[in-house]
Amino acid sequence: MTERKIKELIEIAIGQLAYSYTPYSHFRVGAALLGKNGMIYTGCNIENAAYTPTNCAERTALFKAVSEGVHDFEAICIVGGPNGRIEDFTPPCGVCRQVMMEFCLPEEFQIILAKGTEDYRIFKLKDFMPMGFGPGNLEERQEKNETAKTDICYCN
Ligand SMILES: O=c1ccn([C@H]2C[C@H](O)[C@@H](CO)O2)c(=O)[nH]1
Ligand SMILES: [Zn+2]
Repeated sequence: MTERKIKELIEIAIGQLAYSYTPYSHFRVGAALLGKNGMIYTGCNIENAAYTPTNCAERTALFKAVSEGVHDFEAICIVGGPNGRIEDFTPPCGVCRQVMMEFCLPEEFQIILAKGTEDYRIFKLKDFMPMGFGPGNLEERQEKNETAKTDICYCN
């Protein structure tokens, strides 16, 4: 990805902080998800008085895209901080990592954590989900191709 595209994603994710609905935690998060189709899907976190229905910024963006028929993604940029002041990197929570596993290739999908357009780190989904469980784990193994689906097997 070009540096220009990375900076664009960061700016769009920062723009989402204004829409973040966080009357309970006051921790605002914004996301910008880049589809392989070139489209950018935005997301913010949306909290709820019952707490558990809260949706993270990352899943908001992913679900918006999937609801439009888009299943192939290149990267996501995430920014966040208390009252929208970005003081640190905001890594995706475990639930969002698992949702990413459903649609994104762990070795390819890029997760950009940013504090600003000049301060960011790029990871792969694999970095956040070693030994992750995904759709491939549900596939029956081919009779002639009994390849392990995981890198390391601790079971024997
Ligand atoms: O990566 C993250 C981490 C947290 N949150 C939200 C959930 C909740 O609204 C608030 C505090 O956890 O931040 C996200 O949206 N994304
Ligand atoms: Zn999350």
